Amino acid sequence: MSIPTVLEKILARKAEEVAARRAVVSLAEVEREARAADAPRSFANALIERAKSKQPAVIAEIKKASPSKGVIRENFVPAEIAQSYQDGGATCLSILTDIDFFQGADRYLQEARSASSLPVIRKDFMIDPYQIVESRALGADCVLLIVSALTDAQMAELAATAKAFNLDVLAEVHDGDELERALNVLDTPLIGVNNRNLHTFEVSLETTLDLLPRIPRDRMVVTESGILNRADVELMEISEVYAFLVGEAFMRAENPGAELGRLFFPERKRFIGSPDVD
Ligand SMILES: O=P(O)(O)OC[C@@H](O)[C@@H](O)c1c[nH]c2ccccc12
Repeated sequence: MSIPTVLEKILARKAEEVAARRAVVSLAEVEREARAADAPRSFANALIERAKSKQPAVIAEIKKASPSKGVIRENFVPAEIAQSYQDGGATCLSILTDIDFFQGADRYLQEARSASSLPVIRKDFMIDPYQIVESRALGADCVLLIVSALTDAQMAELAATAKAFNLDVLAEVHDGDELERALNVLDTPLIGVNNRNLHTFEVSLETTLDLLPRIPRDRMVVTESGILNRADVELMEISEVYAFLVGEAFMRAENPGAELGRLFFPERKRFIGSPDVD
């Protein structure tokens, strides 16, 4: 047997985690909570509307740590970061909830969403419809489906559950085969191209540029990971990619929202109402 990749380790642990959660709170109970949750905010539409005006549509990520980088941010207060992102011009928020590999938590999502009016995506490794329903119960407006982690049948089942609970879907791909599968199986308008290979953690922005010609015009490309400076942003904008998912570059800055402004809206000199979070 070959050595498991990082993604394979995460998925094996995730199956255990979901089984343990289901033993504590039944699917029927989570479904009741999901139906009672705060109404969903439109994640996909917010991005599409912003990008139509050729303005960067930024999904700003709240991430304490990652398997490749260790702890990224010590001063980690999700509610403050969420407000800072909103002031800095973010369109949506992404919150890592995976515990064991990203030091995330469900409550970080709840805290961030309560502190802002932006739509949020739950960033986790979805393998079971239970997690989709649970995401809505937590207040999420969108879920991530990582194509390399799923079979076509799993993708279809998770997407159907998302639709039943009014959640948007961001389909994440890393190569041409995954893109084909996503386009065939999922009708979501949001196609995320992860510039990071989740098996090896190598990052290359060429991943987005290479796949771009193969993505139909009626889908919206979200370039994910490894966007660190103005040159990276400009490279995407000249290629007519207007939607971005960015974590580390903001998380390492003292004031994450101000950094968002510097990276994506350099023509604005200052952000009114963006207090320091530190
Ligand atoms: O911190 P970065 O390089 O800006 O990347 C953000 C985001 O794209 C990354 O966290 C991510 C993309 N897809 C994922 C899937 C699972 C966990 C994390 C991710």
